[in-house]
Amino acid sequence: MSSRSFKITVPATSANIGPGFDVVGLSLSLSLTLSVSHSTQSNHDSYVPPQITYSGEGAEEVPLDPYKNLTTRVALYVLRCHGIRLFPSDLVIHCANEIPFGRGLGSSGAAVIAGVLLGNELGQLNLSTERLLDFALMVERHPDNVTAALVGGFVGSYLKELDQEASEAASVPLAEVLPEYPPDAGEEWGLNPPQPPYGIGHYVRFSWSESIKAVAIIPRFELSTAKARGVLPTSYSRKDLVFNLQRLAVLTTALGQNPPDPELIYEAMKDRVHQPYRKTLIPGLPEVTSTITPTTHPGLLGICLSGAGPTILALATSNFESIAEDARKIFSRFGIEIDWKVLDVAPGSSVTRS
Ligand SMILES: Nc1ncnc2c1ncn2[C@@H]1O[C@H](COP(=O)(O)OP(=O)(O)OP(=O)(O)O)[C@@H](O)[C@H]1O
Ligand SMILES: N[C@@H](CCO)C(=O)O
Repeated sequence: MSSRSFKITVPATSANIGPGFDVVGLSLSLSLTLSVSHSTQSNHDSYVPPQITYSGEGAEEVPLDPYKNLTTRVALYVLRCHGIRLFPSDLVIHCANEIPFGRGLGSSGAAVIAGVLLGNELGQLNLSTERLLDFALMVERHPDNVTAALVGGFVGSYLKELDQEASEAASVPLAEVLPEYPPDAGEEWGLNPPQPPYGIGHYVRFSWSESIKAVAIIPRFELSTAKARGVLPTSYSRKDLVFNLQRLAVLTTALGQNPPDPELIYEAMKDRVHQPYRKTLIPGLPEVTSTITPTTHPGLLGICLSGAGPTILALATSNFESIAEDARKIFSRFGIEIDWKVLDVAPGSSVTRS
């Protein structure tokens, strides 16, 4: 029996980097890897349903049913949008995951990008990077994590304003984009999934100084992005918006300069749009970000919440251990245990065929 196999690798990401809420993302050197094989024969009488196995982060909680698992549901959505209703026969997927769930390191963004790439590869669809991003943005509606996970590096993105028809298509409830259950035997399944409008997301990659590493200080509890978005206000003062815009404009260039300037970057990584509201969900957050500074910890450039949290991201050129261990001491006063890792900026997603 003939078969195909390939491997998909998607990096972790940190979104926001302080003032860039829903705008900037950084790919990091932890990854989600899918090792995939399937039969190339399409004899429906001997159809063997998909089998998923998992190892690493999230292995105990992730659903292995392909109609419930986020990655395979996204893949099936991409396939159905191209007239392919079933996974290929004998599909076997092993996921090896280094990205902790619900910690602000882009685990869901990575799962969505892995799903889009899986659908593209299984259907041999040859979708462009821009089109892959359209599909990802139908599922994860803020572009910062998914764009950085797909293309890699330090990336800024925006969503295009869509005309009325396109914005209706893009605002279809996720349950319709990604139904959870397979059709009953013999039943046709929703023949018209909502197609993503073209060109939803646009991005640019900024320079990144190679001397900068990311210290991820990871509290041992999960915080779902939905909950962390739920505490944010729906409107902001002009003063707070200008505060963030001024800093973001400086930050996107400052992190590419050599040598990076800690005085410029520390202030440019402050935020008034999401962090002040999320401190209620992350005890110790303001204490860590205000106590660890370039003066107390030479080598530190800036410190912020990673994505929706609870991970703290410290950008630094040296002194990584003392930054992380001092953050540990502060968090422990609030009864929170942490793990920490020193990460590099990673390349974007890749697909390797064997
Ligand atoms: N590899 C994966 N496979 C399947 N589902 C996953 C995978 N990774 C994450 N998920 C799903 O995404 C959820 C976490 O998403 P959530 O958006 O809350 O956090 P996050 O993406 O880790 O953080 P952030 O968006 O702040 O960076 C998990 O609880 C799980 O349901
Ligand atoms: N920009 C998003 C990233 C989390 O996925 C947020 O902070 O809610």
